[in-house]
Amino acid sequence: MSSNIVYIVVRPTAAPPKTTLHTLYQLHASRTPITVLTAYDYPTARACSAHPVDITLVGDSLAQVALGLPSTTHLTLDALIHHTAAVARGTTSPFLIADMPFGSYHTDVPSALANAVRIVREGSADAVKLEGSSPLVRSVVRALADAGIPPVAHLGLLPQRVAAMGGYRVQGRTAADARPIIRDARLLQAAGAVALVLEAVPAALAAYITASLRIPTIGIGAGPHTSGQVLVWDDVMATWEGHKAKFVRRFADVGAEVGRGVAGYVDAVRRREFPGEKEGYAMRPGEWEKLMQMEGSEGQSAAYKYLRDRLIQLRNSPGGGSSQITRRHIT
Ligand SMILES: Nc1nc(=O)c2c([nH]1)NC[C@@H]1CN(c3ccc(C(=O)N[C@@H](CCC(=O)O)C(=O)O)cc3)CN21
Ligand SMILES: CC(C)C(=O)C(=O)O
Repeated sequence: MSSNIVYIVVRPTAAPPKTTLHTLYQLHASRTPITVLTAYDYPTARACSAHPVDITLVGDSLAQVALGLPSTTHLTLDALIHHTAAVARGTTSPFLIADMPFGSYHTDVPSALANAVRIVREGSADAVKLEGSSPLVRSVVRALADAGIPPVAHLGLLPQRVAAMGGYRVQGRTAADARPIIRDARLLQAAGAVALVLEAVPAALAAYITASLRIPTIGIGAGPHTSGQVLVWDDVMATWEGHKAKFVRRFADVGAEVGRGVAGYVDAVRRREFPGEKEGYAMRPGEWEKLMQMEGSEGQSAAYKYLRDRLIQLRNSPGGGSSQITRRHIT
């Protein structure tokens, strides 16, 4: 008698645990690059969770890449919350950060705090991100930290200030331009920022700031020496057909694949090749004949004429071979 009993231990494939600020600080401490990708809706959030990124960011690039608005300054708080809630429903493990839209933290601290509370309560974000380092922004950062809403800061190229900056321009290329960025980074950390996004700054400056801070830095166009990297979903997937910044790398060509899908569908419908037999429903056996009897000679002859015409048409069309109307239906 054989005693070769093989035990197979089936472990449920455990979902990765929820990424918290603590997890992010552990990654930072071990110098493991923090991966950040933007998402704007349920399916992109699911994709970010399936091969989990560390952080999913509902960036205000939402305005341009998902809503067709001319710049991030056109995004409303309601739209940001609407999309953040959809992203949250598709998010499992990633830490979820949402951008505070232009105007939602620019008037006074109490209204900024109230707006951030809405993003957390209605949008289910874990943290909020805000651009710049004016005294007001630093006061908002302090108030958010006090309220227990982790504030993520953002320096360098500030898209919400595109008009004031005279376009999307690399920042901190001269010593004189770099110093205020370094100073602001320290002030934001002191105010309670939990992380800092550095956008479109020289790699050396980003490396220096990263080394000067305790909190992790997340770079976009800031070289390889930041604590992590972020890119916009539509840039990574090549679904954004607008301007491609120098820092963008396309990791997939989803745009071309989507084009193939639409063209293939339209073509198949026009050729009557779609739907095929397997993509539809047949009547139960004998029911067609019964129906024709019930319909009587008048209905039958009208139906006969219609179906005969269709059959001829289908025979003459390229996709006619998979038609669901057969000679059975007209005899
Ligand atoms: N698709 C997309 N990707 C983004 O990264 C992005 C958005 N949209 N919308 C919101 C902001 C705007 N961002 C931008 C937009 C343009 C440049 C840009 O054109 N940069 C120039 C710099 C040229 C220079 O000063 O030398 C470049 O060519 O890289 C950079 C960041 C980043 N965000
Ligand atoms: C580019 C990232 C950092 C961003 O702020 C956005 O997506 O709006």
